[in-house]
Amino acid sequence: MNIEQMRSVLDSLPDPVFNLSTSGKYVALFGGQDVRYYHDGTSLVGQNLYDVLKPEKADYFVRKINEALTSGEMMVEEYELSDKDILGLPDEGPEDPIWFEGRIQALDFKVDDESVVLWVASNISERYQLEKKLRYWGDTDQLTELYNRRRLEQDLAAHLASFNRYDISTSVLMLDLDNLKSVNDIEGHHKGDEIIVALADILRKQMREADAAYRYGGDEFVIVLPNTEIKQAISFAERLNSQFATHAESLTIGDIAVTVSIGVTAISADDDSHETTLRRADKLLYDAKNKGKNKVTGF
Ligand SMILES: Nc1nc2c(ncn2[C@@H]2O[C@H](COP(=O)(O)OP(=O)(O)OP(=O)(O)O)[C@@H](O)[C@H]2O)c(=O)[nH]1
Repeated sequence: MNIEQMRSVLDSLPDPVFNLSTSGKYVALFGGQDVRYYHDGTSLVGQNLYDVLKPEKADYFVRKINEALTSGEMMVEEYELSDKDILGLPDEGPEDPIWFEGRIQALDFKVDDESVVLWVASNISERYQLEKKLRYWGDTDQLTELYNRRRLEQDLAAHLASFNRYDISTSVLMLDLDNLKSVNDIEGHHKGDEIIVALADILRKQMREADAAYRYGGDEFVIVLPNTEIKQAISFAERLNSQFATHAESLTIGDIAVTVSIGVTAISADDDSHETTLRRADKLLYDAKNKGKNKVTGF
């Protein structure tokens, strides 16, 4: 293959292949022919990253170029680029960020006395968005869009570990709707769903930012309150209980009392796993039910 043919091969590459120098200069560009994903970038050649990008983004690229030159290994980096990264465009640009996978490799020659790398930029936005959706639904309950049980187990295990290490109190509330079965039987499943969603909305409204709510099972929920002593957690549970009672009146028809029973506990030094904490919260919830429902029991 002669030089011309080689050049034609390089120009036909679907992903853009940049040569970037240690100071951030666009030394050369090949490929980028897949017009579904890339604009023509030939005007970049000869410019510097700092002529085109906001300083923080340009700093990021120059840092990665230098890391690749120091290590000599191929580096793989995921990064986003959006209007807010481009000089001269407003921070709130109309377009969503584009996600790239950059493969960066030091080259063994210099251009104008500067070391250079090869930077292959592949648009991975579709894969990234799909992964983001999968991560979201992997952790989220479909009906309420609260976190699911899987996420609870993971978070509670982390809270237990930080309790053991830093002695930070974390309280746990287990909630169960009272008499939901009667609502389903009399008013239909759809009405039952509406009540589950209403409780989830109340939890979202009442929680602080650091708190998290989870749908544990059918009509059972868990709330985790980091940095919260049991006394404060019980007051919070009582507030939830009365908020829900007021709200539920408008949701139910006839004489079914849809209320909520709550068991409140805190992670303790005796808990050998997060399951022990959950079992204790469940037992307290059961006590609240036995005492006539619509109650908070804490320990
Ligand atoms: N509509 C609806 N109902 C659900 C859902 N998940 C569970 N349930 C119902 O919730 C009820 C839960 O059972 P229980 O807790 O024993 O019923 P309950 O009437 O609330 O009884 P108490 O808790 O003792 O007051 C069952 O009837 C389930 O069918 C759901 O996603 N939607």
